[in-house]
Amino acid sequence: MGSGASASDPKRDTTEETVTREQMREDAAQSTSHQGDRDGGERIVRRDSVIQSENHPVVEDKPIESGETNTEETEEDLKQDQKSQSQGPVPDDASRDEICSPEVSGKPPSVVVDVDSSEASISEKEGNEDPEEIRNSFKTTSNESTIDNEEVPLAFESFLHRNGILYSCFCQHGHRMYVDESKGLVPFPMEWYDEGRFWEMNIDFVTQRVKKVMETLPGLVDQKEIIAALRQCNYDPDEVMSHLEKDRMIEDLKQKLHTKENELEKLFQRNHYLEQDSRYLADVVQHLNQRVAELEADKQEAREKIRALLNRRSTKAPAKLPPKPSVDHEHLRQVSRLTHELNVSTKQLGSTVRHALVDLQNHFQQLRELVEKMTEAEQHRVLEQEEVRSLYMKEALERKTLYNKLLELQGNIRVFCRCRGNTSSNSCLEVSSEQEIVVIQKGGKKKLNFDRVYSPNSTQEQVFEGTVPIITSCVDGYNVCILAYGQTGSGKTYTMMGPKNNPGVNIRSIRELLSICKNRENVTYTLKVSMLEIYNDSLNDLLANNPNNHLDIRTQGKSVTVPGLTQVEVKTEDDILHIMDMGEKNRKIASTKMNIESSRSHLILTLTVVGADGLSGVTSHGTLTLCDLAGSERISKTEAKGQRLVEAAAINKSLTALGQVFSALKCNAIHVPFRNSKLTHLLQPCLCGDAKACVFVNVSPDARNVVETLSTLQFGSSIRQVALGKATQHVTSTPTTKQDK
Ligand SMILES: Nc1ncnc2c1ncn2[C@@H]1O[C@H](COP(=O)(O)OP(=O)(O)OP(=O)(O)O)[C@@H](O)[C@H]1O
Repeated sequence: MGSGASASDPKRDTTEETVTREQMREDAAQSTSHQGDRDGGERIVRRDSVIQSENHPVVEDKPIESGETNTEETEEDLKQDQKSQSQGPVPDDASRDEICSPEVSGKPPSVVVDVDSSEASISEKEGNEDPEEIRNSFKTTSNESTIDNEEVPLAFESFLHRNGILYSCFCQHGHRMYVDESKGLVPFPMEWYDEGRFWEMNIDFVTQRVKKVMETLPGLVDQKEIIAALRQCNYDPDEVMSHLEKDRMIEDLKQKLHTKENELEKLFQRNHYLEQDSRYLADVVQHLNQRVAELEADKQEAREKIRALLNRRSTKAPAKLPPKPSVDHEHLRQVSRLTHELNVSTKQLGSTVRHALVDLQNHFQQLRELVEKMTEAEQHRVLEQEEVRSLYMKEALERKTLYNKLLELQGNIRVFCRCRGNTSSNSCLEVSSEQEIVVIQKGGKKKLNFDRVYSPNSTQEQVFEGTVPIITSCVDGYNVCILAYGQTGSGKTYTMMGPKNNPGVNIRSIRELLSICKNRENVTYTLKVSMLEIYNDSLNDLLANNPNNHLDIRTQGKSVTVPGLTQVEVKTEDDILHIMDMGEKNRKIASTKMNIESSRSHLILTLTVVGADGLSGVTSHGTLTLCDLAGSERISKTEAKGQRLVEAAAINKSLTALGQVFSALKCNAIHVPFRNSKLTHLLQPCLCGDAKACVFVNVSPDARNVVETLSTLQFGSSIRQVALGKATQHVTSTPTTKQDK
């Protein structure tokens, strides 16, 4: 707020009044907050009295509105204002005299204003300027204002120097001057700001008014604040009090408003809680109403039921109460005693049952443990059994292998015995084991041993399996021979050829050899089959178109061949069946008394197996000779006549020759009569030492044939002793070429 407010400009003052009053509090607060500044004096923004005249400043800048009722002093001021306007600056009334009267060292009276440090800048400015200019400017301003009738704001101040002299000062346009008795108006020196202070509290006029304000408003104790307020109001205490009163009222109202607002807030909060409670209570009431309605409904229902019961009771005749039974006390005591005994018995029984259950559980437990142990032992036993069995199998296999090797080394003929199924009730044979057969004759028993005995129940497969190890060796280049020897009708043809649906050794062995040859990838095999019969000591080629063509046997060293004999290569099983069919058709068969389809010739089926090993260059030559001999027969039994008799004679002759050969072989005779018959001649390569031979002795269990059976078995048993010598492999190496090398 500047100090240039004009006291004689009513409009301007009126406008500023509002500002002034609003800022009055600010000034007061500032004066309070800036205490402790220079000289420890008050620090109040200058809102000075405005003085019109140079030496007698009187006019205040307080605006007086028309019609406003003011204090006495204010009215005097108003009068003074009017005088000032009409007469120019003149000394004022008493109060004004009070202000202007010299209080210190006869110096002119003054309104004292404390100046803060901001005034120093003004003073600095003053210090640099020419005093004469400043003085003239004061005069000019004064004159101008007089001429223009415009009031130039001029602050009248008093400054108390520390030398004790009170100087009257004027401040206008930021320039401060003081009155020197000798020099007149002199610029306010800069250094004086540190040598004294502007002062107004020592003026009675001010102190009286401050006192008045404090008395009127006991709450106000801060004199500086009051002085600031007075200064704002041109030292009009009534106005100050009015303003302060208003402020206080405003503060009180504000305080009350704040309190009311707090109360209102609390009320709102409470209202909120009450609304919540109200809602909750409304819910409760609703729930209770529902419950009441339900209870009402229940009550109604109960009433109806009671009513219905009452109606029913009124319609029914009152039921007669059953007569009370007469109480027999003795009987009751007995019943009680019995009940007690029963209870005791029940308890005992319960206890017994519990004990029994415990025992039973223990037994069960023991049994369970035993069962577990037994199961474990059983598993252990099974494992052991399996182990023993496998060991046994291994042993048996090793034994067989060793046995076969032994036979190979010894060169013995292996002899298998096969019993035909018995057609009569009387049997003369007992198969006691796999190697032993018993012949029962006239109450006596004769045991005979063979490499293997096949009972009547043995199948074709089982019989074939026994020959497999020997048969398959022909693939490796051995000469193998299998003979079927026996009485007519004893099952030789069945064993060797067999029926079509259950073939014998012939077909099975060729099939087996085909399979083996097929599985050996590196060796190329060629299987060729020839089939001939020796009928009445002559050879017939059964695979030739004309089987009656005459064939001779040629011997070349150890080799025995039949030139011109038809050989047919076989590759598949169908080939085998086809060949067998051809041979069977051409064979001489006739019905005899002993056999409906009796073979009247010896059948010799020869399979040549040549294997060429592409890697080693080795070629093997093996032969498998399968011989189904014609049956020995007693003429008396077969009652053969004519051609059958001739045939029988030839058969028996050739079989006798075979026996002679075996006998010679058995006793290692120097001469073996192989050439006594065509049969033995042809079989010479198979029996002379480098072949493996196997003989089936077929026997009939019919007791009527016991003599022939025993004779056959004795023959077979005797040829087991025949030592053929070590079998040799027939292999030839193909000479290797330079390129191969
Ligand atoms: N193990 C057997 N199981 C069933 N039937 C058999 C058995 N052995 C032989 N037979 C039957 O007995 C009869 C005579 O058999 P087989 O013709 O094979 O005798 P054989 O010894 O060849 O006689 P032969 O010397 O007169 O030719 C045939 O009907 C044959 O089917």
